[in-house]
Amino acid sequence: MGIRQSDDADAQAGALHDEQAYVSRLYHRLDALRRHTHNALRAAHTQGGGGYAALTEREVRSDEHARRLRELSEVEEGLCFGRIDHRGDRDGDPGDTLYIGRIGLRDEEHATILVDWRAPAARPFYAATPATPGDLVRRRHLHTRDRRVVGIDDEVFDLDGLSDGDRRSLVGEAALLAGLRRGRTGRMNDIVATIQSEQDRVIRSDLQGVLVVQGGPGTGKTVAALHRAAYLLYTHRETLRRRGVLVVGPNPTFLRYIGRVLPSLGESDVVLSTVGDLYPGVRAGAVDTAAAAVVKGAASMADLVRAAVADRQRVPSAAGPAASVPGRTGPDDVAEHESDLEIEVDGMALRVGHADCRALRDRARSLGLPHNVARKYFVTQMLRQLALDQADLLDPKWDPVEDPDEPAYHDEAELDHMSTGLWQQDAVRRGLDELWPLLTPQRLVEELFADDAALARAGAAAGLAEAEWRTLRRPPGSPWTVGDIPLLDEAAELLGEDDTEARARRRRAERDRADAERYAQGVLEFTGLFEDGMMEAGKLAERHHDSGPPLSTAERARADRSWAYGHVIVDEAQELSAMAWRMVMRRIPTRSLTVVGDIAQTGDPAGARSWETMLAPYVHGRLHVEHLLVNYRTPARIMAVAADVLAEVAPGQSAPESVRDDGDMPRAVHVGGTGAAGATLAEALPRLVATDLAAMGDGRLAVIVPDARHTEVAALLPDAAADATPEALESPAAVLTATRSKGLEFDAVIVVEPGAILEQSPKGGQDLYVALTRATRRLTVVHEGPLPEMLGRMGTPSPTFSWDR
Ligand SMILES: Nc1ncnc2c1ncn2[C@@H]1O[C@H](COP(=O)(O)OP(=O)(O)OP(=O)(O)O)[C@@H](O)[C@H]1O
Repeated sequence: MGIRQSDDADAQAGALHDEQAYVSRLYHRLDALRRHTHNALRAAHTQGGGGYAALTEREVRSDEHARRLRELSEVEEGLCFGRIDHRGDRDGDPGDTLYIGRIGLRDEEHATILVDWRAPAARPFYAATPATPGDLVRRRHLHTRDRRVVGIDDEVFDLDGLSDGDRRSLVGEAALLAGLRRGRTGRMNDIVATIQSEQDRVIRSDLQGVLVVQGGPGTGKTVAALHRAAYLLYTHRETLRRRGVLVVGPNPTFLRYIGRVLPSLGESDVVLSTVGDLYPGVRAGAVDTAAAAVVKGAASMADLVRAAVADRQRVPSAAGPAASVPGRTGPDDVAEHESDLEIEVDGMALRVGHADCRALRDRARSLGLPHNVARKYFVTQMLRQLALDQADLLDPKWDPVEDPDEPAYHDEAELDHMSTGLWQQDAVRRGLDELWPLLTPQRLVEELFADDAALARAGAAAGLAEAEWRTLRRPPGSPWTVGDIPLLDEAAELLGEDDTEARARRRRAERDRADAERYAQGVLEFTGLFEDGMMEAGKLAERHHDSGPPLSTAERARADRSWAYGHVIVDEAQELSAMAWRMVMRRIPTRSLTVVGDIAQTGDPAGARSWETMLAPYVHGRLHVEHLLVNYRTPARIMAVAADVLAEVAPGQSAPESVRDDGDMPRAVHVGGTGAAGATLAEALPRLVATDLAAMGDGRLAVIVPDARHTEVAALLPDAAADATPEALESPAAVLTATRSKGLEFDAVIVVEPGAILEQSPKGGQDLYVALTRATRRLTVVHEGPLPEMLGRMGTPSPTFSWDR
């Protein structure tokens, strides 16, 4: 990089002084804008009278003032963090100087005094490199604490383009490295001040299409993806404010870890969710076995769910409904046991012939409607058949023996009336429910998994071997797992809702709403707010239409299973199964998607082995892949250890290059019987944790353990957070499994028994790679058993082992 340091102390002090003056002016302006907005908000609240139009206008204005006030108060820390100097022209006129900050500001004369980091004018601040500086002569990073400028870093691209004074005042230590050396707080911070050019490319990529960001651990994939969300919301405000942005992460702890980044960038219209939380109303609290996870994640589960739904559309059989007959292989196989439907009503045996039942079922299926919607047709037609039978019994209009060809005649209105009456009869409802029940996704999946015969039929239809469908078997009432959620979502699509009444209600509500929206549009045009794009007529109308408090886009989206988002970002995307992708893709019909992950870190047995294969069903080869190659988290000496593991477990993949090489040398500590540390794990671990915590000061530490030893190790460290709960991030030390540490980072990491992590699953090598790459400063590996060969670089500790290092 073109970082230059001048030794002219006076010139540097002068530069600092000048920048302080500019930054003070910015804060002064910020204060004035806050006061102004605050007063405007108060005025809007206190104004009274004026009828509906005035009320509406007032609400629009106060909404906008409140949003602006929130934005202005979020940006206090680090308001301005950079400056770029453009090259002057040939006539000797100086080039433009722009200051870059968290928001854009104008002075009283409307001249720009601060450029929003997402605006096109700020782009050179991130994109310029020594090789491609564009027309920049210098990029300057400003370090501020509270409102004071405490440091300046310069990168000079064209020394000749600077004035003499500027040349003398060049100062700096790389802003990036300073940022990276800060102790961890348990929460991810934004990186607006130090976005690197390869990350900038990711952040500012087009909204449309599928962007895959592939990069090793610590390459800033997550942080770049979050800045991309903020950039997209800024650049495509209209579309995305209405539809919202969804960020999918691997677990609640991770979501809490990243949760502050977007609010700190002033964005709140974003839904953060795990795959397990994407289905409203169901919480996944249990974990599948590895075998069940593989089966549930495979795309063939879509066929299984489809077959399970078809299996609930039955025809009567002698031994009860067809599906309860043992030994049957498919839902249509009824020939040997076929029977008529017979229901006793008021002492009369009403009957529908087997062939009629079958014809009606097939016709209902052929409508191509979801199960619960087609059920309405099936039930109506079956009731009519029963009503016909009942009418014949009550009032025979012809003699079937004398005139077998004479059609019966019954009055339509009378038949309707009888059908309605029959539907009130429990026996009729039960009989028809057995043939074509109203199903919720939860009921369908729960009853399927509790029924060997049903599983065998659906499994066979989906091409599953017995050993595979048997992994799904479980008692009714079992808690839901994350792997169940995409199956419920799939079932919800196939079952649909019989929403005739709800639709009629909605149609009425929509008519009223359209009236309100037309009116609101008029108000917006009248007030000029429409042209400013400050408020949509739809949102405004809704506010007056609904009785409750207005819901934000994010709140509405989160509660609605069928919500279509404007953009979706999937982080740690390598962990999503084929079924989870089906669920995510339903939420983004436009396929405007950012997929972030690292194939080399795939730990889920149902996760991805290649982006192309995993995404092929949805994007037909139209993937745009960006690679991030620099590791900002892990020092080179720790990364070298991890790279050895990667070379063993994923020989085709290469580890990213670390941007720095500082911190302590990683070490292995052998405990137990022959261990050089002369202590058992129970004695050694608390001491190692205490030593690391003392060395870290304020930082965070994680002990990463094999899954099977989590409880035992947590018991050895009573002061550490014992579980990977979101709250664990607040604790100085936490005990985690490798899976739960995914995406997180800590100043110090102690990996317990790497050999057992390696062996705990077919993806154990990837788990170990993840565990080793969580540290920003210190890595210790503690082992009772032999140190795995692939960690040979860490060597055997010397006999003079020291605890205090
Ligand atoms: N340009 C940058 N400036 C400052 N810090 C950065 C920059 N890029 C990344 N970082 C920091 O590097 C660390 C790793 O970033 P991040 O967690 O986004 O990486 P990742 O690629 O998602 O890693 P993993 O795959 O291991 O989860 C974070 O602390 C992040 O803030």
